Amino acid sequence: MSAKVVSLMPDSAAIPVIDISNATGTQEQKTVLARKIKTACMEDGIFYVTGHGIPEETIDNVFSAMRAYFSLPLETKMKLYHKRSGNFRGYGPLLDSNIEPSNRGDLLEGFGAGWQELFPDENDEKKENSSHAKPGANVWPSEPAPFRKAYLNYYHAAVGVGRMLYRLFALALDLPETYFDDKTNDLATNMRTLHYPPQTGPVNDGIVGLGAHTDFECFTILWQEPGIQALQVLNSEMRWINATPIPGTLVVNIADLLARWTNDVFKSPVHRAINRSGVPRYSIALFFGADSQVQIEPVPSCISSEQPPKYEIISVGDYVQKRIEDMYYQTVPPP
Ligand SMILES: O=C(O)CCC(=O)C(=O)O
Ligand SMILES: [Fe+2]
Repeated sequence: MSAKVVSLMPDSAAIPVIDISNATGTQEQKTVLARKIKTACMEDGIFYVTGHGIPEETIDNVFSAMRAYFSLPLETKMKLYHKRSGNFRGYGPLLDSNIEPSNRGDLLEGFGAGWQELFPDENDEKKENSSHAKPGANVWPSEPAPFRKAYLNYYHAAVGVGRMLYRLFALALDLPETYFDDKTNDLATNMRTLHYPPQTGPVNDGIVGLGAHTDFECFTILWQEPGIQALQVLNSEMRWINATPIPGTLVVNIADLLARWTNDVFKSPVHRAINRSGVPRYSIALFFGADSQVQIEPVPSCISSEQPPKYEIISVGDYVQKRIEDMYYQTVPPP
């Protein structure tokens, strides 16, 4: 892929910023919004959202909790090593993955968790185990004390944004607004808080923050620390563009399963993260999927005689399982 890349554009002007505060407004407002989203999804598959409604305090709290968590000693964090829990929940250390096979490793550490009720009740165990990817409950560090609460508060708020986006995607695809509702009871699969230490090594040493990849579920909501450039996206002209953080926004990128569901009308952009800012950089990625039994066949507005279906029908569960296995076995084995 890198052979085709022609240059790096200096700014993120090419990535649209979409205000979604009308997502629950009048039919006309929603139609206008859905049109903007459709254009963004068909072009590079990535956009910023403002007006998402997540309180600043919720973001500040998870940001300080994750900074405190990642500054703990490695051996403390490794007690919750995610490959021991077998479901991507828990801690992943630096260079634990290598998402771009031609590289030598990803210089990031992360902490992952799946859906969980904010206020546990007797049904909690069932709900915690409902994620389709790999069963299993979340694990939580005992310090810093507010970590779990801050993490889940943000998680729940971002899931609310994800539900709104699903409705807008439906409208953008000329489907009834609620089309995805009964297919996405289990929509939020995994959230990862991420820490990228500053990279000071030679530029071409095969180590980047997170190598070039596409996300494999339906879409991702990414919060990135303001003021620190790291995320880059390969646009439709095969140019790497900086997705510079814009305060108050979230980044939304389409992922492979929604691209497949739309017969590639929506694009799933290749992206990577490299932190050469000289200071640590933090981000939070929340991956949205669909219920495992849902069959992915192209939505009617995305097929025609000129645009026949490109992919065979597959269930969400089978697709995700395969992608996880491919990714999992590429990575470094547990110690
Ligand atoms: O940290 C970032 O900016 C990107 C994270 C990402 O792409 C991912 O976790 O899939
Ligand atoms: Fe990604």
